[in-house]
Amino acid sequence: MSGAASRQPLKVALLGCGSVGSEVARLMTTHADDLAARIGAPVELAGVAVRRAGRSRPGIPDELLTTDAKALVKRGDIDVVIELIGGIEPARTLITTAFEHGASVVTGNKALLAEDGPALYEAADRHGVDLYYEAAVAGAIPLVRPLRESLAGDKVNRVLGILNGTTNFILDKMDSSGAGYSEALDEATALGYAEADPTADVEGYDAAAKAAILAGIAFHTRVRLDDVHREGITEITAADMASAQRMGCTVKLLAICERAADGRSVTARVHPAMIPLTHPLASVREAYNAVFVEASAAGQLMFYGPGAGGSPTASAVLGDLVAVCRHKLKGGNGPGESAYTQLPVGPMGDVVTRYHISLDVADRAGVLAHVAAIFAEHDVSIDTVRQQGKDGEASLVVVTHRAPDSALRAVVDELRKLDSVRGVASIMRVEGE
Ligand SMILES: NC(=O)c1ccc[n+]([C@@H]2O[C@H](COP(=O)([O-])OP(=O)(O)OC[C@H]3O[C@@H](n4cnc5c(N)ncnc54)[C@H](O)[C@@H]3O)[C@@H](O)[C@H]2O)c1
Ligand SMILES: N[C@@H](CCO)C(=O)O
Ligand code: NA
Repeated sequence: MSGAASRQPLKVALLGCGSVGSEVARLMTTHADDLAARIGAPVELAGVAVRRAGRSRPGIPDELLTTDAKALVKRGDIDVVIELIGGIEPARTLITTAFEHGASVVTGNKALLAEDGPALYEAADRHGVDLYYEAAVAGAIPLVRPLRESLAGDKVNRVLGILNGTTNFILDKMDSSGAGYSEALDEATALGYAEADPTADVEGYDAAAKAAILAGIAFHTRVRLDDVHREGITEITAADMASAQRMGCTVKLLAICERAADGRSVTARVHPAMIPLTHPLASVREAYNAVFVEASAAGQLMFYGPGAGGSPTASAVLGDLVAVCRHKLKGGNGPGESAYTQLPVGPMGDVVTRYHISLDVADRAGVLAHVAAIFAEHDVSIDTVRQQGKDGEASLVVVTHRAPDSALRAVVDELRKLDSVRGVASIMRVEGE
C-alpha cells in the first residue's frame, strides 16, 4: 500500500448529479488512485445530493444518494463540498453552510459568483476554507487559476474573448452556412448545445456572469453581473453576417473587460462584434471558447479549448478538488480574492471602439451629406461608407473610426430623427483591429 493510500481519506460531498456532477463522480472513481497519489491521501465520495430520489446513478452506490443536501453539508465530517446544482438558491445557503462546518467548496456556479461572489469569498476567508471555481468560467480552460495565481505579479489591462459555447456555435453556423438565427438555434438545440430555454446563453447573461467573474479577478476589484453591459445575439441577421463578410470580418459574441486609459476605472461588456477574419478569435469554431489576456509584462496570452460540456467541465472541478484537498492535508488555504484596487466600473458610454452602422435611407441628393454632418457634429470620424440603392431607397453602411459609445448613441438618436433615414437596421461594434 502506498503512503497516500494508507492515509485517512478526505471526505467529499457532491451536490447535484447532472451533466457535470455525474462526470465528476465517474472521474473520482476511475482516477481514484492517481488522485490519491497527487493529493497525498485518498478522496472518498461520502454523499451525493440529488433532487429526485428513487433513481440509481451509474457508478454511485445507492446508499450515498440523498435528497437532503442541507443535512449532507451539515454532517460535520465533510472536508470538501462540490456544488454542481447551479442557480442562486439553495446553492448559496448550501455553500455558506459548508463553510460554517469547516468544508472547502469547489463550484462551477457562475450565476451565483457573479451575483454574490464577494460575500462568498469573504465568508470562505472568515472560516479559513477555500472557495475554488475554475469550472465557472470557460469550462476546462485554465483561466481562473492563471489570473488568480500565475499573473498575480503582473498588471492585467484587458481580457477579451469568447466565453459562451452555445452562441459561438450559432454564430459559426450562420457564418459558414448563411443560415438565419432561428435555423442555427434549432441546430444548436438538436445537437444538445442550447438548452430547452436558451435565454441565458443567447441573451448574453451566461457570458456576462463569466465576464463579471474574470474582471473582478483580473483587476482586483468588485464587478457584479449588473455592472456588465450586456447585449445578446438574437437580433443578428443573415444580412448582418453577410455585411461582416463583405468587410472581411465575422461576427462573434465577445466579452471584453478593460482598464480605462487613465487607469481610474474598468469596464466590462458582452455584445456581438465584428472581428477581422485575420484575428485569432475569428477561427474559434463551433462551441469552443477562447480568451486573450493582455498584461503589462507578459504581453498577450491566449487560452483556447472546450468551454462547456460535462466531461471538460468536470476536468476543471477535479483540478480544483486536488488543490483544495492538498490544502486540507497540509494546512493553510489557497489565494483568496482581493478587491484592494476598488476600481469603479465605468458606464458603457465611456467605452471607445469602432462601429458598423447599417441605415435604410431615401436615395436622393443630399442624404449622404446630412448623415455625414451628424457624425461630424458628434466628433465621430467616418472610416468608410458603402451605399447600395434600389427604387428610390438605399442601404447605407457606415464604418467609423474609434469613438466613445456615448457619442455613437447621440449620432444614432439624431439619425433616427431625419426624414430621409427610414430606419437604423443594425449597429454593431467592430473589435480586434
Ligand atoms: N454543463 C456545462 O457545460 C457547464 C459548464 C460550466 C459550468 N457549469 C455549471 O455547473 C453547474 C452544473 O451544471 P450542469 O450542466 O451539470 O447542470 P444540470 O442541470 O445538468 O445538473 C444540475 C443537477 O442538480 C440537481 N439539483 C437541483 N436542485 C438540487 C437540490 N436542491 N439538491 C440536489 N440536487 C439538485 C438537478 O436535478 C440536476 O441533476 C451549474 O452551476 C452550471 O452553470 C456547467
Ligand atoms: N451554456 C454554457 C455552458 C458553459 O458555461 C455555454 O454554452 O458556454
Ligand atoms: Na475554466
